[in-house]
Amino acid sequence: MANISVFNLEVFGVAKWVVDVVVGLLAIACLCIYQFLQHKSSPGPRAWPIFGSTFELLGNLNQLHDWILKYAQQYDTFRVSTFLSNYIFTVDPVIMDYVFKKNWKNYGKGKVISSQLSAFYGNGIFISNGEQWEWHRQILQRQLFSSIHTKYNLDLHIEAGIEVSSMLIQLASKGTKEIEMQNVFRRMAFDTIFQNVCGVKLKSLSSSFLEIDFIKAFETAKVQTNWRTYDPFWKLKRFFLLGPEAILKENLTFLDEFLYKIIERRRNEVKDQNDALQDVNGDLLSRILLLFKDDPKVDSDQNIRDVIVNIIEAGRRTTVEALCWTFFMICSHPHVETKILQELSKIMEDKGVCVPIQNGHNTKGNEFFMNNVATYAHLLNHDNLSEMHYLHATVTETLRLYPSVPCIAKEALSYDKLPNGMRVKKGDFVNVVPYSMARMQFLWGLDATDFKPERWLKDGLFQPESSCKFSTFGVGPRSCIGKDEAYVQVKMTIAILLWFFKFKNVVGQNVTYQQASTLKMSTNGLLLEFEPRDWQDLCGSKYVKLTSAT
Ligand code: HEM
Repeated sequence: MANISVFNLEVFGVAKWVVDVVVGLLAIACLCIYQFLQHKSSPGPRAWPIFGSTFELLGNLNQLHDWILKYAQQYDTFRVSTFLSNYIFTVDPVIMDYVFKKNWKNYGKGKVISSQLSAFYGNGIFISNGEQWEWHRQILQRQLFSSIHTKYNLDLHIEAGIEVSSMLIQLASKGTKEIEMQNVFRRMAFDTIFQNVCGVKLKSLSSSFLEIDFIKAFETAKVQTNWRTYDPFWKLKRFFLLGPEAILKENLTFLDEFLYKIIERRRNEVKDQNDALQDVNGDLLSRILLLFKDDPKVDSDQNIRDVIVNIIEAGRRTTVEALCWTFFMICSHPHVETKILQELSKIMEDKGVCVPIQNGHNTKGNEFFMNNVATYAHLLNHDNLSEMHYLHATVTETLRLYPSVPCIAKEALSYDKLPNGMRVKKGDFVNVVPYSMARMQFLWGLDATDFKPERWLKDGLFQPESSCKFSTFGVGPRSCIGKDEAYVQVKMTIAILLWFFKFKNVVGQNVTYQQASTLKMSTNGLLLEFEPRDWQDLCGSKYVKLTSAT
C-alpha cells in the first residue's frame, strides 16, 4: 500500500507539473487562435501572439500618422492589437457618423483613460461622461458664444498680433533675419488662452523669452500625465512617488495652488460687483462666477479649476499647430500668399479705409511702424474676418492636411458592432483619423494630397464640407466647442503678420511632426526668414496712392 501511495504521489506530482504546462500551453494556443481569428476578421498589421502589433507600432512611433495612413490606404477600417489595448482605426465617414453621432453615448472616456488622466484634467470636459460632461459643456457653450466674451476674445487676438509684430520689428531693427516661430506661437497662444479664461496676463511673449513658471508647470504636468498611458507600472510609481510621478505631483501642486489663488481673488471681486457691472469682465472665469452663482457646482473651487485646466489645454496647442502649419504652407506656396494679401487689400479698400503705412519702415522708425500696425489691427473685426474667404479656405485646407488633432480616440463603453460588421469589445479604442482621411482619394479626389485652398471655394465664397469628411474638429455632441474661436485667432494672426512682414521658409530645414497628441512640429520647430514688407513691391501704385492720400 505504502509503495502504491508513494508511486501515486510521484505520479500525481509529475502529472500536476505536466498539467500546469499543458494548461499554460493550451491557454496560449487559445489566445493565439483567438487573435488569429480576430485578425482574420479585422484586417491590419501583422499581429503576433500576446504582443499583437506592439513592436511594429513602437518601431513607427516617430512617423505614427504615416504608418496609420499606410494601412488606411489598404483597408478603410483596420485593427491594431497591442500588449495593452485594441485599437480600431477608420477613415470611413459612415463609421465616424455612427461612433460620433448615432451611438455616441457608447463611445466616451472609459475608466482606464479617466484614471490615468484625472490627476491633470480632474473631472473636466475632456474625460467626463454623462451629467458631469453635460454640466461642463453647457457652461462653456453659454459663455464661449456670449457676445461679451467673443468681443473680449477678439481684442485679445488683436493685441497678440500687435505684440508679435512689435517683437519682430525690434528684432529686425537689430539685424535679426530668422526666427523659430513655433516657440513664438506657443507663447502667444498660452498668453491669449490664459487671459481669455482667467483674465490674467502671463506675458510670456514679452518676457524676453524667459520661461514662465506656470506655463512650465502646466506643460510638464501634461506631458507626465500622458506618459501614464504608455506605462503599465504608473500606479506603482505613483504609490512610491518615483520618477515621472514625483515630477507630476510637484508640478500639479504648483499649478493648482496658482489657479486656486486666482479663483479666490476673482470670487472676491465678483462678490463685490453689482448686477450693473456684469458686463465688464469678459474672461470666462468671471462670466461663470457671475452668471452661474446660484449653481451649487460653481461653489466648488475644484470644479472651476477643472473647467480652467481643460479649456486651456483644449485651446493652447491646437491653435499653435494650426498657426505653424498654416504659415509653413503659405510660405511654401507663394501664390497663396499673394492671394491672401490681395484679399486683405481689397477688404481695406472696400471699406474706404486708408491705412497710413509708409514705404519702408526704416525711414521713420519702429514707433511709426507700430502705430501703423495698431491702426490696421484695430480695423479688423468679426465682419472683416468673415469676409476673408480665401484666408478661411487656406486655413481650412491646412487643417485638412495637417489636422491639429491627427487622430481622435473614443473608448467603447460596452460591446458593439460597427456598421461594417467589425466587433468592438468594451475598452477597445475606436480612432477616427483626420490625418489619413485628408489623404484619401475616395474622399477628396485624385489631388487629395495637394495643397489647394481653391477646393473650398465656389465663385470666391467658402463652401463648408460635411464634418464626417472634413473631420478635423470632430462631429456630433462632443465635437470641438472652440472651432470659431480657433479660426478667429488663426485668421487674425495671419491677417496682421502677413500684412506687415514677409516670411520665407529657411532653406534646408526638415519640417515634420513629432509624436504627441497634437500634430506638433518636430523639435527644431519652424524656422522662418522674416523682414518688414516693402509696400511698393506688394501693392504697386494703387496702394501707394492710397497711402499718400493719408
Ligand atoms: C485649430 C484648432 C482646434 C482644433 C483642430 C480642435 C479640434 C478638436 C477636436 C478634434 C476635438 C475632439 C472632438 C471629439 O472628441 O469628438 C475637440 C474638442 C474640444 N475642443 Fe477643440 N480644437 C481646436 C481649438 C479649440 C479651442 C481654441 C478651444 C477652446 C477655446 C477648444 C475647445 C474644445 C473643447 C472644450 C473640446 C471638448 C468637447 C467635448 O468633449 O464636449 N478647441 N477639439
